[in-house]
Amino acid sequence: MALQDMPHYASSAMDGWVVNGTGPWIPAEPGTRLAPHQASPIVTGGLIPPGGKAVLRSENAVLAEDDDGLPILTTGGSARPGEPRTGQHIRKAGEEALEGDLLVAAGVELNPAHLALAALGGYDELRVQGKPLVRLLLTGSEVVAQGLPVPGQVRDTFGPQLPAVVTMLGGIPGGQQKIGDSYPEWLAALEDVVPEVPGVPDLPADVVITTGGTGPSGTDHLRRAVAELGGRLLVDGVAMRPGHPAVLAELPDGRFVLGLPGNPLAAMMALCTVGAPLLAALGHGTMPAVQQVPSGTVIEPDPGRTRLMPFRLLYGMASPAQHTGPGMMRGLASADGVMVVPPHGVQLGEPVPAFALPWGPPIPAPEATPAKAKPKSGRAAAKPPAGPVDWSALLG
Ligand SMILES: Nc1nc2c(c(=O)[nH]1)N[C@H]1C(S)=C(S)[C@@H](COP(=O)(O)OP(=O)(O)OC[C@H]3O[C@@H](n4cnc5c(N)ncnc54)[C@H](O)[C@@H]3O)O[C@H]1N2
Ligand code: MOO
Repeated sequence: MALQDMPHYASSAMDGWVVNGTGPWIPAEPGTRLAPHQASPIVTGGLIPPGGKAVLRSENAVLAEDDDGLPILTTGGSARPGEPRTGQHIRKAGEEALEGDLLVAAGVELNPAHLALAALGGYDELRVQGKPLVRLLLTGSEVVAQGLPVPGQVRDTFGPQLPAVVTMLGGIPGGQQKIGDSYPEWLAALEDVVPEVPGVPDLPADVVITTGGTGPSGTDHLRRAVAELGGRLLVDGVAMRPGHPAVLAELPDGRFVLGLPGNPLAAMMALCTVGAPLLAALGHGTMPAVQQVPSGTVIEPDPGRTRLMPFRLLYGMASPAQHTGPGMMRGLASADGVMVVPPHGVQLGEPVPAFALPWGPPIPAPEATPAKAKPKSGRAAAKPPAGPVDWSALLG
C-alpha cells in the first residue's frame, strides 16, 4: 500500500510560471507565498508554492515592463483565453494514489513496473516469496558431456536442457554435479547440502533433481541413499509410461529430491508431471494447465497403462509424434504438447487430456466440433489408421 500520497506534493507539469489569480501578474521570489496577481518562475516537477493556483507554460508567457519600468507578466504566444485555468498544469498531490491505497496485491508475480511502483510508493524493500533453488545431480558413469560417445557411452541429454527447463518451471538452477554409479558417490552427493558452484549463491538447495538410478538394478541407489539419510519417499513411481519410476522424496533438512529416470524422454515426462507442480508449489507459481485436445488418430488400448505421448498439432488435432521411445528426444523436440492417453485408448476426434511443454505456447482451445470424415457414398468408410499417423507429406 502507498506509504504516502503519490505524488506526495503538488508540482508543476510544465516549465513556466506558477500564478495566483488572473493576469497580469507581478513576479515574486520563487518559493514564496503568492498573493493574488503574483507569479513566480517554476520548472517541471517544481513544488507549487503556497498560493499557487495554476501554471502558465513558458511559451505562453510574456515578461515585459510596465509604464513604471517594473517587470510584469502577461499571457501571450498561443495562450487561449482564460489560460491558465485554475489547476492547469498542476499535478495534484495524491492524484496517482492516496496514502494507504493498494498498489500491488499480495500474490502477484512482480514485473519491473511493479518494482518501480513500489519504490514510488515509498518502499525500500519488498517481502517476496522466493523461487526454489534447484541443484542437479546427474548420475551414470557411461554419461559423457561432450564429443561423440563410443559404444557403451551416452551423450548427456540432461545437462544441456534441465537448467533452462527449471527456469521455465519457476525455479532457479543452482548448478550441476556429475557422478558415477557407486553408492558412496550417491550418498556423498545427496548429503552435500552446499556444493560449491561458481556463480551460484551459496545457499542450500530447495530441490535436488537427480537423473538415473531410479530402477531396480544394483547401480540404482536413489531409494537406498534417501533412506540412509533419514528421508522419506513421497511419490514412489507414477502409473504412467514413460517415466513410471519417477521418485519424489523429502530429506530431513527439508530438501526435496526429485528422482528422474535415466531414459531421456521418461525423465522429461516425470519432470513435467511431478517436477512442474512441485516447483510451482514451492515458488507460488501456477500449476501447468491440462486441457482437452481432439485426437487426430485412433490410439489402441494398452490395458493398465496411461501413456504420455508427445504430439504435433495438425489442423487443430493432435497426432502422436514419431521418435518418442523412452530414450529419445527427437519427438519431444518438435512436439506441440503431450497427450495423456488413458489405458482404454482414444477414438479419432475424441478429446484427450493434454498439457503444453514448459518451453512451448499454450495448447489452443479446441474448435467447437472437430470435423468428422464422412463416408463416401456406396463404399464403407475407410478404417482410420491405428497408431501414429505420418503427416509429414502435408507439412511439405
Ligand atoms: N528390470 C527392469 N529394468 C528397467 C525397468 C524396470 O521396471 N525393470 N524400468 C525401465 C524404465 S521404464 C526406465 S525409465 C529405466 C529407469 O532407469 P534409471 O532411472 O535407473 O536410470 P539408469 O538405469 O541409470 O539409466 C537408464 C538409461 O538412461 C540413460 N541415461 C542416464 N543418464 C543419462 C543422461 N544424462 N543422458 C542420456 N541418457 C542417460 C542410461 O544410459 C540408460 O540407457 O529403467 C528401465 N529398466
Ligand atoms: O519410464 Mo521408462 O520408459 O517408462 O523409460
